[in-house]
Amino acid sequence: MTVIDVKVLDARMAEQMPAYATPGSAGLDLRACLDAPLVLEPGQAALIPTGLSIHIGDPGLAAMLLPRSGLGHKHGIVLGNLVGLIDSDYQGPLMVSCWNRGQQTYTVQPLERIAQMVIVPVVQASFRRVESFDASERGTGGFGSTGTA
Ligand SMILES: O=c1ccn([C@H]2C[C@H](O)[C@@H](COP(=O)(O)OP(=O)(O)OP(=O)(O)O)O2)c(=O)[nH]1
Ligand SMILES: [Mg+2]
Repeated sequence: MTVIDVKVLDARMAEQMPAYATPGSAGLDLRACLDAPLVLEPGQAALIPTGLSIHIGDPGLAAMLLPRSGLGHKHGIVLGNLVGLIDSDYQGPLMVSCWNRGQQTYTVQPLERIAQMVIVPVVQASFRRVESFDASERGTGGFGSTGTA
């Protein structure tokens, strides 16, 4: 298993280190490191600390922050940036932008699980300038060019 360095920025999180809920889980739930409940009115977003920082260290890896499906579907609580991308060289506090895209007020509780983090492989590319591409089956077709059926 890949090992990633983590710093506990808030002592409460020492008991809440990222962990896979089941052996087959892809995501690690992240918690709201709040001192008091945080009210999110419809349309409102807030940057919520997780009380942790990670240093992935390997440019061949990154972390992506994604909504939890229950919060997103039932309560409209998703991410203000839609998806968070954590660079392998980032060492600052891990933050979650929580956005209430729903119609009802939602209150985030201290230590509530608000998002999930997935560690993903990354390919860094360099770019070689050319004047034409080798032919492909798709060519320049896109944006629905293959139809719907
Ligand atoms: O949901 C997020 C998204 C990003 N980050 C941190 C880690 C990431 O490596 C850094 C920069 O993120 P990004 O590149 O997406 O933001 P930016 O607006 O381009 O900022 P920068 O100019 O610092 O790259 O912010 C978080 O803590 N949470
Ligand atoms: Mg950036």
